[in-house]
Amino acid sequence: MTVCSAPGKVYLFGEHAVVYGEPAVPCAIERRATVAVEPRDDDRIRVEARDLSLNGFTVEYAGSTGERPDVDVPTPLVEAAVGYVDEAVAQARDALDAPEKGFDITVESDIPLGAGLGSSAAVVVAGIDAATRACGEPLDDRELADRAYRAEHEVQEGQASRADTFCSAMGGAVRVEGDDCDPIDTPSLPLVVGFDGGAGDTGELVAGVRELREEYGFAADTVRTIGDLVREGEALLADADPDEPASADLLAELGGLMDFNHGLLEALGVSSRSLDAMVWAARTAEAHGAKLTGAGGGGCIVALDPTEETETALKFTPGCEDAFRAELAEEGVRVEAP
Ligand SMILES: Nc1ncnc2c1ncn2[C@@H]1O[C@H](COP(=O)(O)OP(=O)(O)OP(=O)(O)O)[C@@H](O)[C@H]1O
Ligand SMILES: C[C@@](O)(CCO)CC(=O)[O-]
Ligand SMILES: [Mg+2]
Repeated sequence: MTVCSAPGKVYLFGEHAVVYGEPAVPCAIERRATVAVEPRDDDRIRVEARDLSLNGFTVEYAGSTGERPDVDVPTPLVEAAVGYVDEAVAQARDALDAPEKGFDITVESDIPLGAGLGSSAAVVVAGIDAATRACGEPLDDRELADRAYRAEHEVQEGQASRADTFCSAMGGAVRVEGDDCDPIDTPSLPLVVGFDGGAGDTGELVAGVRELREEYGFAADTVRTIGDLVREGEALLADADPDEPASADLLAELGGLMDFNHGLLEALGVSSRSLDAMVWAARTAEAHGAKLTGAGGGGCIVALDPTEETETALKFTPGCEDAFRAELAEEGVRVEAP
C-alpha cells in the first residue's frame, strides 16, 4: 500500500481569468487529501471515498421480494463525483504504459469538496503520485503536475488551468500564466478562510464565465482586468522580503487588490449570497481584504487579517459554517508511506 498526500489551496488572486491565459497566484494550505493505492493483479478499479456523498437521489425496492434496490442516481451526478479519480487512474495507467492496470484506491481528505480549496487537484495529484509509486515508477514533480492538470482538463471539459494542480504538487505560493508555472517566494501572510458549508461545480462555473466572455466584450474586459490586477499583486509580492512577515502597508495593498478581485468575480456571476455575506463580515471586522477563492458558487472566502477579529466575526456570521486560519503549506505532494 503506497500512501501520498497533497495540499489544497486558496487563490490570493486570479481564479477564472487564469483559464484564459491571465496570471494567477494560488497558495497551498495545510489541508490535505490523502490517497492510498494498492496495485491489483486484475484490471479492476476499486475506490473507497467516504467523503464523497450524493444527496437527493431516490431508492426504489420491493420490500420482502429480495429484489435489489434500484438506485436512481442521475448519471451526470455520478460522473461528476467519480470523474477526478477516474481521470487520475487514466493518467497513472498512461504514465505506466499499463492501460489495464487495476488498483484499490482509498481517498481521505480534510479539504471540503467543491468549496474552492482545490480538493479535486489535491486528490488527483496525490492519486497519480501514489499509483505510479506503488508500481515502482515515480514521476518527477513537474510531470506529476502536468498529468494532474491533464486529468482536471479532461473532467472540466477542456476548461482548466494549471494553477490548482501545480500549486498542490509543488506547495508554497506559485504563479501560473498559461503553460508557465513557477514557485514564488512570499512573506508569510495571515490567511483566514470562511466556509459556508456549500459547494460549487467548477466545470459548470467555468462554463458560465466562458459564455459571458464570448457574449460580451465587457465580460472579456473584466477577465483582462483581473489579469492586470494580478500583475499589480505579483509586483507587490516580488518587492517584499520573503523572510519577514508581511508589513501592514503590504497587507493593506494586497487586501485592496483582493477586494477588487472579489468585485470582478462577482460581476462575472461566480459569487453567491453567502460568499458575499462572509466577504462583508470580514471587511466589517477590518480584515485588510477578502474575496471568494476558487471556482465560487458557494464554498470558501479568503481574507487577510493578522488579528483574531475576522475569524471570530465569521464564526458569528449567518451562513458561515466554519472559519479557520490557513497556514501556508510549504510542502506540496509528499509520500506518507512508501
Ligand atoms: N475526498 C474526496 N474523495 C473523492 N473525490 C473527491 C474528494 N475530494 C474531491 N473529490 C473530487 O473533486 C470534486 C470537486 O472538485 P471541484 O473542482 O468541483 O471543487 P474543488 O476542487 O474542491 O474546488 P475548486 O476547484 O473551486 O478549488 C468532487 O466532486 C470529486 O469528484
Ligand atoms: C476557476 C478555476 O480558475 C480555479 C478553480 O479552483 C478553474 C481552473 O483554474 O481550472
Ligand atoms: Mg477543483
